[in-house]
Amino acid sequence: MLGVWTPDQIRAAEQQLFARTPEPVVMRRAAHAVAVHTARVLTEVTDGVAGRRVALLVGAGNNGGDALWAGAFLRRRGVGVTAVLLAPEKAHAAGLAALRRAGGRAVPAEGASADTSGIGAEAADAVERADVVIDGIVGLSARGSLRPTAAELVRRVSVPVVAVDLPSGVDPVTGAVDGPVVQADLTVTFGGRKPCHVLGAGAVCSGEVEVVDIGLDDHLPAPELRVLRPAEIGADWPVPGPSDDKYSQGVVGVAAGSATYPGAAVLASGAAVQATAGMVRYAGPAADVVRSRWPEVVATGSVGDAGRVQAWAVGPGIGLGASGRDVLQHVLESGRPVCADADSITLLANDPTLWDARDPDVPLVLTPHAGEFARLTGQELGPDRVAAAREVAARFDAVVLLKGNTTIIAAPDGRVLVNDAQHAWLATAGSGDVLTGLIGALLASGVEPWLACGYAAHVHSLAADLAAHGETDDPTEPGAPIGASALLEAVPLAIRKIRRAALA
Ligand SMILES: NC(=O)C1=CN([C@@H]2O[C@H](COP(=O)(O)OP(=O)(O)OC[C@H]3O[C@@H](n4cnc5c(N)ncnc54)[C@H](OP(=O)(O)O)[C@@H]3O)[C@@H](O)[C@H]2O)[C@@H](O)CC1
Ligand SMILES: [K+]
Repeated sequence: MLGVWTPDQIRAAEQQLFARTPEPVVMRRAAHAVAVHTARVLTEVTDGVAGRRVALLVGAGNNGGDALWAGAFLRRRGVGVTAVLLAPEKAHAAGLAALRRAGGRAVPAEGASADTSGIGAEAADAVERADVVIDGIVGLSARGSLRPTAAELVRRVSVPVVAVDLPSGVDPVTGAVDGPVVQADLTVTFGGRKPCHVLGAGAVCSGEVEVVDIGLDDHLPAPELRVLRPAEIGADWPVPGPSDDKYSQGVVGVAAGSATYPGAAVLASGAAVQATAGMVRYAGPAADVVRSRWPEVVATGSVGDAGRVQAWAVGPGIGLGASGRDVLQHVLESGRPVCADADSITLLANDPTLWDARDPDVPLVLTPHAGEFARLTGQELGPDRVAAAREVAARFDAVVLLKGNTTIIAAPDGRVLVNDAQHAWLATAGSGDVLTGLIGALLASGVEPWLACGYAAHVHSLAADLAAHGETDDPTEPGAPIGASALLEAVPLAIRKIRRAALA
């Protein structure tokens, strides 16, 4: 798993590091890495390094200092470097001196200009003529959106950007963007990923993220968030072994859909069929439709007749009436792990006595979208989705998978996984039903619930990407919109892909 640490955790670790290694040494290590990666980008863009031009956007703090030191290193490799200083009187003194010693130039951002923007002519010229721009406007101490001069400079950038630590304009803790922002091609960050690299708009604005070792590792606590790597999901995805039979791999029960709306039943059952090789039982009024689409599913009319299962996936399309309530109560009383989605969540919100049906020692997964989250908690979801998911997971003693392009998965003990889809192809009717089936199948296979949600979320978003790109299988090519059936069909492709990654 990749770790993600908050700015406060990074700062605390940094103080411990500075007790052993002086700050300028650490800073030069960080800046040198920025220079090395910028040289790589320069080569990709212009086929060379010497004689190329780099503009540094330099703010008031150490983030700007990193950019200035990086400029000094690049200058030594023959790059023409101009620093545009947003706060000349506060610019990092040692970094600025190093840049000047190396033959770099520094100009104020503001000054006499040809237009009314307030950007000086030299600054405008440096940004417009650069081959690559380094963003050192603001880093870990960023507060609020970019100020007007910084925003105007950023607006003028039309070449690849290397962001120092994080793209300026994103909230370091939530990844939220509320105004102008740097769209980086590459972000070079130090010691570990920060939340803004993996959450929301920040994840998109960060571009590729390169983590540089500056000696913080020994001082870092347990990460605030974690991101699963495809290879580790692939290595742990349940597949049948030589001694397995259909029962030993886990039987999942699906309680979803209605006679009038059988789609949710077909999609959730189908996802369970595609996810693992065990048995799928369907219980509900759409049994005939499910059977005709998925003959391998053992379908019965009610949860009472379903037979033994190792886990339940319940909720999509069961309705908010008495029959839906009875289904949910039966499943919660079964003593088996449950993935409760869609109508189940609203039923729990409407009738809190349903919580009493649950054995507190048996895992429960809740998979709300923002609207269901608001119903469940009585509060609108704010920008800090991680804190919200963590709080609700603790409150209901359940694993909470909060849906979105960035999916947050919080365990009751405070652990949080993040899955960033990096696309929006999943914004289609029925895609949630597919996710429910995947999670149910993994729970039945015995995968730990928090990980089951992380595995399912990853395969779900990967399957959507593969389906949208069809035979090209290339995310840089334009994709085409998909429906949930195409998503379902791509689930085996996604599983094969992560299992291949595990072999590499
Ligand atoms: N952690 C580590 O191990 C290491 C960290 N290192 C580096 O240090 C960086 C953190 O540096 P930092 O703490 O000096 O603050 P930083 O982010 O540069 O901000 C400075 C000032 O900007 C301003 N400002 C605030 N918001 C703003 C906005 N929206 N738009 C415009 N301006 C805004 C505000 O100043 P104000 O103008 O309010 O006085 C604020 O004080 C870190 O990201 C990394 O690059 C490395 O060198 C090596 C090791
Ligand atoms: K930055």
